[in-house]
Amino acid sequence: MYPKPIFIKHANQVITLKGSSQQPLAREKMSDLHIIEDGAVWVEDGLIKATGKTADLAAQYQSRLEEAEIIDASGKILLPGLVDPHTHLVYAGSREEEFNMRLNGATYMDIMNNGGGIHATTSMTRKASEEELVQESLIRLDCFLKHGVTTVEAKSGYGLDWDTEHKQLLAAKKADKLHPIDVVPTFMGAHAVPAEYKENPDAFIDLVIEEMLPKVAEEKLAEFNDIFCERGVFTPEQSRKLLEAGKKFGLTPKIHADEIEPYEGAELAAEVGAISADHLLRASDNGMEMMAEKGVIGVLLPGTAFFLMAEAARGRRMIDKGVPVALSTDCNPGSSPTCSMPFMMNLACMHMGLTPAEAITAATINAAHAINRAKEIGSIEQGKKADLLLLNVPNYMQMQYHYGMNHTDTVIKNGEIVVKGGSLCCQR
Ligand SMILES: N=CN[C@@H](CCC(=O)O)C(=O)O
Ligand SMILES: [Zn+2]
Repeated sequence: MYPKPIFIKHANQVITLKGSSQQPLAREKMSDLHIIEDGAVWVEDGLIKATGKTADLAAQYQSRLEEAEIIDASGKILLPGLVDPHTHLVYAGSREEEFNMRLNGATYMDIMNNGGGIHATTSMTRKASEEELVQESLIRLDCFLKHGVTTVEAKSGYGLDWDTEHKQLLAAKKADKLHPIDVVPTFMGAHAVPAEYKENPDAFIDLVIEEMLPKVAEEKLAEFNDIFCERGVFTPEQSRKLLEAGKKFGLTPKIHADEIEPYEGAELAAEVGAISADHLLRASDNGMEMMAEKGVIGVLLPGTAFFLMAEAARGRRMIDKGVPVALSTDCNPGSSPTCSMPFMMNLACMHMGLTPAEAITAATINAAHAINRAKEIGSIEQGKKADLLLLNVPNYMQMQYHYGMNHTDTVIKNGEIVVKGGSLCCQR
């Protein structure tokens, strides 16, 4: 049962991004937002039924205006609900002491190689119950929703053994059911080499391939298969083996690539036909060109570089070379403990050279493509899910200009108002 229809009228700008559901936007197409000034949207049965100028839609629906909830969006802008295509949503505990260590000179990899980092979260996540993981995830999802995000991808990877990976994927599934945000699951059994396999990472890759992938597929627990391809974690050869094996189980490859050091991860993403390569702080020009040729989406995580105090990925160069770029928080307890997609968009403009228009494309339709959801979400078009974000700014440039702020006024998810006046108003 859906609530009554919603008529949003007089938005200063409706940022539609229409016509981009077939393939991700690249190069100058990333700047084409297809804006309707003084725009309106009619929402019904969870879907966008019509978009256009306020005067035209008001005339079209004149006989039904009384039955609708009317939102006067004067002075505001309407965007597709934001999409976060790379999160580590489901985990236990937090790691603020590592933040302090890094501020005192330790590096992310030093901490991980000394049993902290991903290993620390793995040990806390192994001890947590499924229900505890669900509850922690729901709190994070509330935070995402308040920042205008209506769909998130969520990876496992803090188990590194089957029981815990399974528990994480089940928790993601439950969180998806209990929360208005849609949660799209990714299996990331190869997120780090567990202490038990420190001397023999190849044997761990074999274990993931032979024992975990078949169960993930059989229980339909994930759509994507991801790996941390990084010097000191998994090699490109091990990554290729795992991603190719996942394809045989119907899992689409994703890859954490070239985050800390150049390691030909971008090249590998193109070779295995990954839907996205993520991070890419140290991706080579050749890797970018190969990604552009194969249409691999570059999922950039500006918060990670910011929080690790590293040089940002070369987003401007990627776009100029034809890589379709998306943005994400990378929400995780170690390298990016945030749920703010708007801040990621600010950082992408300031540290990666994206324009405000490109940042919007990257956080909506291209992000939807990166999780294979562009036919349903990511733009404001007739027939798509009514996932909408009303922002308290008069034009889209001000979203980036007033940086570090949450401009969310109203969020509509599946045709239902879930955030009003910046506060959650949904049941869960
Ligand atoms: N780099 C690998 N994985 C995560 C960080 C995980 C963690 O530190 O807990 C990332 O994408 O940044
Ligand atoms: Zn990640």
